[in-house]
Amino acid sequence: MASTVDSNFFSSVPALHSNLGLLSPDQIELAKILLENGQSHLFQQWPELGVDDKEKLAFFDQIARLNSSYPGGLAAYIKTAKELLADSKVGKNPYDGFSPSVPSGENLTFGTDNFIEMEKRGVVEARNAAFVLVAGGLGERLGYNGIKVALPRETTTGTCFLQHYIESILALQEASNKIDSDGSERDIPFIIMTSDDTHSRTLDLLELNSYFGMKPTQVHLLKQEKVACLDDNDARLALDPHNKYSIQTKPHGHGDVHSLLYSSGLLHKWLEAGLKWVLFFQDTNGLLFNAIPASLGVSATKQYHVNSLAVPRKAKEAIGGITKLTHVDGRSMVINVEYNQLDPLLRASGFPDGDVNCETGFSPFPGNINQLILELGPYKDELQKTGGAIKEFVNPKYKDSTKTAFKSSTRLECMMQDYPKTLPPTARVGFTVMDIWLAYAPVKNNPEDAAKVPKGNPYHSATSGEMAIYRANSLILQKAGVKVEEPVKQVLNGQEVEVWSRITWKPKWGMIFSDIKKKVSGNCEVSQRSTMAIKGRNVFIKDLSLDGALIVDSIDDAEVKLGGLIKNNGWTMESVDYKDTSVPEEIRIRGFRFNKVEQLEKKLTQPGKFSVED
Ligand SMILES: O=c1ccn([C@@H]2O[C@H](COP(=O)(O)OP(=O)(O)O[C@H]3OC[C@@H](O)[C@H](O)[C@H]3O)[C@@H](O)[C@H]2O)c(=O)[nH]1
Ligand SMILES: [Mg+2]
Repeated sequence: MASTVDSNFFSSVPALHSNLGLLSPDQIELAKILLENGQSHLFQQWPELGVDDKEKLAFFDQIARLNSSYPGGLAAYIKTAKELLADSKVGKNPYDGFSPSVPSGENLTFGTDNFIEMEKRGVVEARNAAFVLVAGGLGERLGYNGIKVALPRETTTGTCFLQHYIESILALQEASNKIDSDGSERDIPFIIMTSDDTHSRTLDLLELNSYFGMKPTQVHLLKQEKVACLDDNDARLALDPHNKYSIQTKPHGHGDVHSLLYSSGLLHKWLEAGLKWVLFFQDTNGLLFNAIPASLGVSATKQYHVNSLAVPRKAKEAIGGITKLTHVDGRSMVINVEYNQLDPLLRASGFPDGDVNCETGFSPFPGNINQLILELGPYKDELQKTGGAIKEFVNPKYKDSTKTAFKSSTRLECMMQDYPKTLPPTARVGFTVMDIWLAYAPVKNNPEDAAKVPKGNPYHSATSGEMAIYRANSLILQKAGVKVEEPVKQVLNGQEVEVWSRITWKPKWGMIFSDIKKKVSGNCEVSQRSTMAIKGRNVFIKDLSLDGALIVDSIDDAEVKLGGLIKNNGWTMESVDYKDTSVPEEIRIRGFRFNKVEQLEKKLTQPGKFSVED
């Protein structure tokens, strides 16, 4: 029962006052927080005690969740919201006082001695790392109905992104454990941040596939909660238009990963276990693991507390620009400026043309691919201070120029790459730039929008994402000495792409360039119309001439040599229109499918030495 003090406190809100008898002491505390923070409107339509009581309690369940899942609780959320909304109303530039310039970072070119060294160093470090995939986003721009990590990374083998990520981590784990001489086997932890939109489907995908070979104990799912929507500049929480006992909520952004990791207790556990690195990555970059070993090597060599992976960026491309920001007071930081903010920031600070390419044909600002490598110790220390809270922003769509009303409710958001914003100037914050063909090909845009991307800019579609895998693998094999025929140009779903030989391999076949080079020898050639899928570990390519389709699957104890002339009718590519709903969604968004006319397929399930020739 409410005490007299409480009664007095609540008497100004009669609709709530008359319901106090329903509430537990904890719920009364929450009600107080709401009233103290200007939220009495939430109770305006509440009927007297005895009516809708179950719904009223459900309302407080939601309030309790919103309060506990945000660092500092709802009071902090509302306070920050008021401040940010006031700034937004007066048009305050979030970069006020800062001037942008082009930062300098590490440049890595695939195949150079330095690159090969960095890769080897990265493999050594891999067993000291934990991997964190942020996969709570809906992928609204892609519009795919399922979860994005379940999409095939490529359709030659049909391996989905999640499987590829897990197999890559396992391959790194094995290689790294082998190098370390202390004999202990370490399992690399793999964390997936989900949300209500993705959680159960991510868990189902893992369970239906036995975690793709990873130990279930190695995988942790952390679910992010949505945050309360805001109706006006006073940060009044928005009620669901269809349910007066429910607050409208929206995603808070990938920045939640830091507070979730902090509150999970995992960071402490990892430190105790001797881990040193945390690697963050996003849901659909099929090339990412080409870049991981070398960039981890850079982090270790340069002793970076923060290392962001970057690629050359085309002006106006929807990827953030890594920027050096120098404040009038002298302090400076190297930080991502998000793609929608780069152009206005540049225009406001002495770059009248804004976000444009320079003489290289690229933006002078490296493009952030949001793959961050953090050193665990300093990371944990910092989170201890901040509780994992990340600098937030608000992006309300106003009804008119008075900026007093919103078109629809808004909310605070945060981004994981804003983590360095609170770091002291002594922190070693760097970035590593790699080739686009090697490191970045996300699947973010639906076919219609991709076809409208300005010529020369990347499409970031399912079509370009898959073609990028074949191009990267072809280029890597070319650099290893294989004559892979040049690509042809083709228009698929309205996008002109280069179609290279459809070459794929399992991560355990070759994680780093020096390993791949050991698997290839003699005079090898692969024609453009060919398909080659290597699914075994000990598969060696020697004096192979491939003109057709070749699929090889073998157990680890089978050593397989591929050689001689292998020629067959192969797999042809057929165009598919993305509007053709008779074709499964994950295929039609690519604009093509394979017609498997003829192939040489070998499956080796017994130990021994084998030779595959036609
Ligand atoms: O609330 C969220 C939102 C997003 N995410 C995840 O965060 C990742 C990135 O989300 P989006 O694809 O929407 O990100 P964007 O394309 O808008 O920009 C992001 O990637 C490209 C970089 O250059 C940008 O700097 C970065 O913000 C995805 O893996 C998504 O699942 C969450 O886990 N939770
Ligand atoms: Mg987004």
